[in-house]
Amino acid sequence: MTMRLDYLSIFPGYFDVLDISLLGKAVDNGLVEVHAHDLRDWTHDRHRTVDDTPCGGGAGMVMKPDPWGEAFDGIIGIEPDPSVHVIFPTPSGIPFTQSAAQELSTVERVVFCCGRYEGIDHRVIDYARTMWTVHELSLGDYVLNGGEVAALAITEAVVRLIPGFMGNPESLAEESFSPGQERLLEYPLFTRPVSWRGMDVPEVLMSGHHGRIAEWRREESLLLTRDRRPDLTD
Ligand SMILES: CC(C)N1CCN(Cc2ccc(Cn3ccc4ccc(-c5n[nH]c(N)c5C#N)cc43)cc2)CC1
Repeated sequence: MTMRLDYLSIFPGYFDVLDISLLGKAVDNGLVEVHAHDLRDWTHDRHRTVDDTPCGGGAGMVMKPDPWGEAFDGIIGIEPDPSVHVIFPTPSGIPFTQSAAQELSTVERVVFCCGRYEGIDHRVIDYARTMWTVHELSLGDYVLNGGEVAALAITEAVVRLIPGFMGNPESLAEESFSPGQERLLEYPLFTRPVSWRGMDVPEVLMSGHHGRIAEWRREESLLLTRDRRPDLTD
């Protein structure tokens, strides 16, 4: 299966990065197909206007619905299709999680709608919900300037789960936040040299005793999780 990813943004250049690294490899081997679109291509005025003042007053500008609607018509089509998943990154979205990434990794078509300014006219989201499967997602409780960085993060989390993307799928199953995994943070990692700037790799990791190593790693994960993410231990 090839996953088609579309990105609608006034800064489509953000997505040039998808041609490099592992994602670039996924594109090369046909696992994903990436299309970035400039929302301004669906404006008709000289200034290629995409925003206007908020109805009801308030700070900042809101993205006009017209360019989004015309872009949807051109990129996705005018017929409803629930198999198309449209993602609106937004500060008011549902927190994006590994299980959401897992679910999205089985989808054949995802369209990211990257807002800017204070956000997108809500009728755009309401319209999209009548046509496709819509997800309003947030990366976390901090403020970004737009949806592009979130779209890139969600893309990486999703694409790496597509069967055939990662060379060693077993490693995915062991990761934190993977389904079936106890919700623990990763233990500390070490590699050669064994001694570096007066600091040595923990002896147990050099012992070759797999039982003791597993025990040490679990204990380290438990300590780290209790210290940094007590919410995961509920
Ligand atoms: C006027 C007054 C009462 N409002 C009060 C609340 N403010 C919230 C506000 C702040 C900034 C932005 C900028 N922005 C535009 C599109 C967009 C998409 C995603 C994100 C985003 N930020 N953080 C995440 N985890 C995100 C995700 N995913 C941010 C975006 C949009 C919205 C807006 C102003």
